[in-house]
This record gives sequence, structure tokens and C-alpha cells, in this order.
Amino acid sequence: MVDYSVNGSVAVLMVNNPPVNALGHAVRVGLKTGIERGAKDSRVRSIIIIGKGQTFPAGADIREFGKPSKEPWLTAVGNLIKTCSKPVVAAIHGTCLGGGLEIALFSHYRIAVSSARVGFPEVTLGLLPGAGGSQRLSRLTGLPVAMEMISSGRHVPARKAKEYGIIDEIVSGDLLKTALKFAQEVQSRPFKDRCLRYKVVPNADRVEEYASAALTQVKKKYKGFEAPVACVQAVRSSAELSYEEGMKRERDLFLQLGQSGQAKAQQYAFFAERAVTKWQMPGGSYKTAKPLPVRSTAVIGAGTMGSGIAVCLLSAGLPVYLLEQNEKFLQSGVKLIESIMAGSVKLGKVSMETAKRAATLLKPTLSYDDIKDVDLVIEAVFENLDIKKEVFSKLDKICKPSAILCTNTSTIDINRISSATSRPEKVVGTHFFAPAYHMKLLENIYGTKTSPEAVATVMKLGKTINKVPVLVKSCHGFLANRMNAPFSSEAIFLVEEGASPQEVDQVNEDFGMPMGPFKVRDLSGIDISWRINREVAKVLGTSITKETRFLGGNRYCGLNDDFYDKGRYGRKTGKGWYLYEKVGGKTAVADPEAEEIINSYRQSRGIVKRKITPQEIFERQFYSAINEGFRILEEGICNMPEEIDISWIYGFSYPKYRGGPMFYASQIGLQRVYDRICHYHETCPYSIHWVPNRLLKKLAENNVPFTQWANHVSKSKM
Ligand SMILES: CC/C=C\CC(=O)SCCNC(=O)CCNC(=O)[C@H](O)C(C)(C)COP(=O)(O)OP(=O)(O)OC[C@H]1O[C@@H](n2cnc3c(N)ncnc32)[C@H](O)[C@@H]1OP(=O)(O)O
Repeated sequence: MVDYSVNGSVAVLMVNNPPVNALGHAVRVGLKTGIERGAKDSRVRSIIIIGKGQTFPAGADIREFGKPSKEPWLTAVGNLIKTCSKPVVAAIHGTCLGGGLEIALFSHYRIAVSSARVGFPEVTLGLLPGAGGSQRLSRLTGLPVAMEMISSGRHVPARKAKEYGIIDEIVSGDLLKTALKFAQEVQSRPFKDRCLRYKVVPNADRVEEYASAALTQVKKKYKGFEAPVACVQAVRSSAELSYEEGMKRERDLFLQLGQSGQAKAQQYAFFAERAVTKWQMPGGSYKTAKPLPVRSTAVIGAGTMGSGIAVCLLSAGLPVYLLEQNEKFLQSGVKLIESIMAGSVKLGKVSMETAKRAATLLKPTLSYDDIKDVDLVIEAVFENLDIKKEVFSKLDKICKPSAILCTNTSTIDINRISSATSRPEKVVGTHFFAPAYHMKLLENIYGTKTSPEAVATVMKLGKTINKVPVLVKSCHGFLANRMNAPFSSEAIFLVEEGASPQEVDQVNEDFGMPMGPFKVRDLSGIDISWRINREVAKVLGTSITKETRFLGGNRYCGLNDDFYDKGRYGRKTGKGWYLYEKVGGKTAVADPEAEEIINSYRQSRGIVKRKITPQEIFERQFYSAINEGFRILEEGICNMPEEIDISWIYGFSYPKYRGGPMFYASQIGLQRVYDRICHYHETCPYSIHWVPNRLLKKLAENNVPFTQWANHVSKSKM
């Protein structure tokens, strides 16, 4: 795991643990042995630590977390480096992260290639640097930078790291050769004072000021997360305590976080995010299917979604034809794209260069002829089957045979859309979440005839445009919206029965959702849900009236319709479930007029308002969604619970520190979840979503551990 060799007077410790040279037990043993050997080796006057393959160690081996830790610990290896009688040089390329950066900071010198990145991403795993990183980094960079770097987990590019004082030299050419030269040069220099432990923390007397600014920031930016606060506290201790006491403080905080549910959930989410890249479908998988090259694209429809999707493609450097049916709609889409880009530049999310390039890559057009040669088309027109079929029939006639034809439908079965073409194998769903340029989930959907090649292409596209792609099998509503349906229906039913929108939103926000369901409705537009309900009714061959209490055999609540009738569409009209400071305002306050609408709705239907507890609000929304999640698994719409959890984290901003609804269910205990679902099935009889799922029942009865749920998923689609 660590190869020892001697080149002239320099010992080279080459870490060899692909893919990311994680500092697992064997690597730690190898480093310890290597340093001890180098120290004793009479030929050797300096030592290099370097990574083989793509990177310097990118951190501790996360798979070892939660298992009994085996010596030597990282701190012990680091102390050996620090106290070595010969200078140690860390030669960095790739990603020098977490434990990797700890090793580098224990070393006496750090050189790096310009493409390298360094950072302490432990916070993203619910932890903090646990081998003294919080104590050493602040001695190098000062408190504000250390607090920001460690609490954000940001990867810092090598040049910036040099400015911060983390890297001594940026080098070019062959890293090992340059490192050998560097290591020879430092042999004649005194190096004991290079040990960071003896440095003083710059401006330590201003620690209170820095810590309070950092805490205010992290509490706002990472609301609900425990680790960022602990990161600031650990760095703070480097200025307030002696080195030894600071190390102990860091250790205590590390152990505290390590035992928290948040760390467990965040580490689960780390691996879940990687698991979903290993997609499978009938006839193919990530291993067997090759993506087609995507060098040019088109987006059909320049509305909010189409323009947002175009921004994603343009930001990744892809040329985009933006196609609309008339000049007015086209120009409004172009304006929207320009304003999104300008906003992103202002927020520092996109560089000025990227925005300028995007402007040259955008090709607005009214003609289908212009898109005949593009590699990939994304349709983003109105959510109506007839309109979509018309678009796909045109695309089928005009686009080159190899083109991949994608639809941004949020609910419609892909098979119904692809039936309008002569090439259903090229048709695939690419469902973006609003706002498309911001939300990271890309729900890719395959129909019965979609080819693995088409799927491979959109899975790769997702990565290219910096999204998290999750593959699901087509059905009405797919994964995310199918689970969201009971979640959001229950929110309205709860208000119908007696809760206020504020109470429901509060429960959701206390749990960690960034916005409650009524604030979300006001944001997305009450007129939109009104229209969607009418579309659903149309598909079911019925219509919605004031008397409608059931739709498709399911309970229906007309409260949304009453708000619509009063012209209260949400933020866009300055009032909806809440009142806003102005049309398009963002500050939601409770509105007596809204309360009046709700009260008269209840009265007109003879509903006697009852007090509803926060626990009931929580269970009715989340447990109904979880029940649907098991149905989705049972039907083989997705392959594993990780796909559901990642969809919620990146599609609905579900708090990552809770892992996702399925992981959360496993933590509560499936038997309890199942029992509560049975309870609501009895007490809320008119909603199909409360019929207790059989797979959930089976897993609960057999006490099947979370890691084995996937083995019980329907294999019918494989
Ligand atoms: C006392 C405690 C001391 C230290 C604490 C720590 O060091 S905590 C760990 C800190 N490090 C990290 O959090 C880095 C995590 N990894 C990454 O961010 C990315 O993997 C990385 C290094 C930027 C590379 O990204 P890339 O997109 O190239 O690869 P990918 O993420 O798909 O990873 C490839 C496979 O490697 C596995 N993996 C990555 N990092 C670790 C790790 N630290 N431990 C164990 N395994 C790791 C990852 O799961 C992938 O595996 P696969 O089976 O192929 O899905």
C-alpha cells in the first residue's frame, strides 16, 4: 500500500491505494513503517510522500468509520512525520483532502502541481478534521480562512492555497522529479521551525470577533447542521488554548460529532450519491452501455423550465439552440437566460468568462430546420400529452437518426410520448427540478423501449452539467413526484381538518426542509397546481367542481381552488397561502384573509376544526411519502433506497443530515413506521396512499437491515 524506494539521498513513500489513495489501516501502517525506515536509512537525508495514480491521499478511508479503529491512528503517523529527524516533503497532485491534508500539514514542506486541490471536507461527512488539522491550519492561514475552509469543506485550488500559505511552492513538469530536486535542496536547511505546532496563531487576540462572525455565517448557511458549528469551535480553540489543549478539544468535538446521527446520515449520503451512478436497466448498465457524444443541443420551449435547462447546458460549454413558436416567447426566454446568467455571476456561482462564452453558444430560433443536426434535444413545453406528442412527432421527422430525444415531463409516462415517434429507443426522460439551474437532481427516466445507449448518454450528460443523475423506470409521476404527491396532498388535508398552513410549514422547517409545503406552493404558483389538477381530471375523464371530494377514487381537497378563485396565486400576486410585502415578494406572513378563506371552506363543507399535533403533521406527510417509496421499490421503479434518498436530497432539498426519507425510516424502525401507516389507513380511509405497502410489511416483519432492502426490490425490470 506504500512503496518504499530510495533515489540518491531521498526516500520516496509512494501511497498506492486506488482509486483515491484513502488512508485506510494498511496505508497508515505503510506510512509509519516508511517514515521509520527512512529515518534509519543511512543513505537517506530527506523523505517525500507522494500518491500513485490520480491523487495524493484524498482522506481517511470512510468505509472504516463506525468500525473499531486500528492502530496506528492518523495522529500517531503524523507525529512520526513531524518529529522525524529528516525533512519530509509532501508532493501533492489531484485532491489532497481530509487526512491527506493532515499528513501534508504534519510534513515540513508542501509542494503541489497547479491543478491540485486541498481541503478539509470532513464537515460534509458530519465531522471535523480529527488529527489536529483545525489547530495547524489556523497557524498557517490565520483564523478567518481556517474557520471558513474547515466549516465549508471547500476544495481550495493550489494557487489559492499558496496565497493562504498552505502550499510552499507550485511546481510544473513531472511531480516526482521536481519533488526529488526540492527534497535534495532542503536537506541543507534547518527545518525544525517548519513544524506548525510551534507557530503562533496570527491575530489570536481577535478570536472572539472572528468566531462570532463565522458562527453567524455558518448558522445561516448550514442551518440545522451540527458539524459546521463544531468546526468553528475547534478552530477557535487553536487561538484560545495551548496546542495540547486545543488538540484535546478538537478530539472531543470529533468524537462527539462521530457519535451523532447526523454524521452517520451524511456518510450514508456520500456513498448513496456514488451508488446511484451504478445504474441498471433491462438489457444494460453503466458497465455495458456506451454514451453517445453530445456536442450540440437544442431546448424546445423557452419558458421558465426550458430557459433554466438551457442555462445548465450553456454553463457546461454546450451550444444550445433555443426553439420557440413565436418571437415574443423566444425573446422572453433569451432575456430570462441572460438574467439568470447575470445573477449567477453576481453570486460568484459562474465566472464572467463562462457567462460571456454562454452568450456566444446560445442560438435562439423559431425553426425546427435549425436543429436537424444536433446530438441531443430536450423538450420543455407545457405539461400536456397532446402538445408533447406533437413536438416529438416533429422531432422524429427532422432530427438526425442518432439524436437522443429527451422530454422534461415531470409526470407523463415516457412510453406515451415516445409512441409519437418511429424511434422510441432514442426517447428518454430528463426531468429537471425547479429552478433548473440551481437544483442538482436530474431524474432520468427510461421507457419500455428506451435503449441503454440513450440512458448512458443522459446519465453522462447529467454529470457534465454538474447534476446528480438518478435513473428510474417510467410510470406516472416517476419517483420524485410520485412520492411528493401524498406528501403534499396530506399537507392540504391537514389544513382542511384544522391545522394552519403556518403550523404545517413550521413542522417541515423544524425537521430541516428549507421551506414548508405552503411556502413552496406560493413559490411555484397556486395557478399551476390548479391547472395540474384540471389536467389530472381531464385524463381521468372527469372535471372538478365545488362539490368534488374525490378524484380518481382518492380524497380531494378544493382549498387550493378557493385560493385560485380569489386570484391568490402566491408570490406572483403578492398573496396566496401567505401575504407578501409586494407582488413577487419573498417575505411570507400569516394573512387573516387566507385564514378566512380556510374557515369558510371548512364551514361550507361541515368540517369541524380540530387541533392537530406536530407529530401527526410530521407523520401524515413523511410516512405517507415513505409508504409510496416502498411501493416504488416494490414495483422496481428504482433499484435501491439510495435512489429515493438522493432524489429527495437533491430534488426537494431534504436535509442531508437526515440521510433521506428511506434512511430515516430505517433509523426510526420499520415496524413503527408500518404501525403508524396502518393507523392512518384506519383513520384517513379515503386516500389510496395509506394502503400499507406489502414490501414494507415484509421488511418490517423480518427485521431486514437497510443494506439488504435492495435485495427485495422487484427484479422484473432486470
Ligand atoms: C482522524 C480522521 C482523519 C481524517 C478524516 C477524513 O479524512 S474524512 C475523509 C475526507 N475526505 C473526503 O471526504 C473525500 C471524499 N472523496 C471525494 O470527495 C471524492 O471521492 C474525490 C476524492 C474528490 C474524487 O472524486 P471522483 O469523482 O473522482 O471519484 P468518486 O467520488 O466517484 O470516488 C471514486 C471511488 O472512491 C471512493 N472513495 C472516495 N473517497 C473515499 C474515501 N475517503 N474513503 C473510501 N472510499 C472513498 C468512492 O466511494 C468511489 O468508490 P466506488 O466504489 O467507485 O463508488
